Amino acid sequence: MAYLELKNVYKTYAQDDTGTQVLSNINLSIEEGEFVAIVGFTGSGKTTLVNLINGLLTPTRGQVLFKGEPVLGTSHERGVIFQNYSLLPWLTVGQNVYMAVKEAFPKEKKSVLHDMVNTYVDMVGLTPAINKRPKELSGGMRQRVAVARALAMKPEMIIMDEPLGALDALTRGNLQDEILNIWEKDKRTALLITNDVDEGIYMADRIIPLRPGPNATLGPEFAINIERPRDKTELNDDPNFKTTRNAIIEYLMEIGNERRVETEEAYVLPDLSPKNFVEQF
Ligand SMILES: Nc1ncnc2c1ncn2[C@@H]1O[C@H](COP(=O)(O)OP(=O)(O)OP(=O)(O)O)[C@@H](O)[C@H]1O
Repeated sequence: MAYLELKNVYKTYAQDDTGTQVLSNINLSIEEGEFVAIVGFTGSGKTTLVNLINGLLTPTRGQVLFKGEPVLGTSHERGVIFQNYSLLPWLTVGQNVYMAVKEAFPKEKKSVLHDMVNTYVDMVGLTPAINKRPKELSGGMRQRVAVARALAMKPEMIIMDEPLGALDALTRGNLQDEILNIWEKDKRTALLITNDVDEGIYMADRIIPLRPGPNATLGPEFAINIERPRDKTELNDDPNFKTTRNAIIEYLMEIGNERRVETEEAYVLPDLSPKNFVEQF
């Protein structure tokens, strides 16, 4: 039995019969302990897919199963790190993380919860800012709090919706490593949604492209057969990395071009000119 399974999933945001079908015939199967990355174009339906898996949305057709059971709502077992950090503005960094661990572990002693907060805030390098409120932090720092908050709840499955996009290269690299450490050490299952192919190759066991929408569907998967732990600096010289990267980018460019042709065909501008128009050139 797959750990997470999507079977023939369709999603339409329908106000009426003309609603656009965002996702179409999505089939995905992730085994326990796997790290899977989905790469997709902007607006293709990545967040919709995350929300279906998280239980914030229900499919129009098809099934989302977690450990064999239908997903009927959100659960602490599946922790999401969203693209847009949503911190409570009146709470400090420490209090934001504390709220989350208290909710995830209601029976745990206060001192244990405090230790958890300190560990995860330290992990994202924010100990000096632990008493600051979100308005006193940069965007990147807020995103790091959101990462700490999600990981501190120790979800069995970590779902990441482009969580590191707004960060500088150094912070991004450090957090990629921290997420990988936690995934490996605590034997979690992870799904990363990203538009960065290199990030996907560095982190995942498999990369699956999400074809552009409407009617976005998953493309063929690319297995990443590069031994772990992976070294970013050595990766660029790894022939396996180069071949995999080229194959994925080639595929993405191909489907991107297909989309451009479709778009060009779809919009034909009317042949108009204003009344009494005099050509001057
Ligand atoms: N609640 C909603 N109601 C109607 N349409 C929606 C809703 N949410 C998303 N959409 C539409 O669904 C499509 C996919 O949106 P989604 O946010 O899932 O894409 P995405 O790949 O995450 O985008 P981005 O890369 O910009 O974050 C878009 O065309 C969007 O306008």
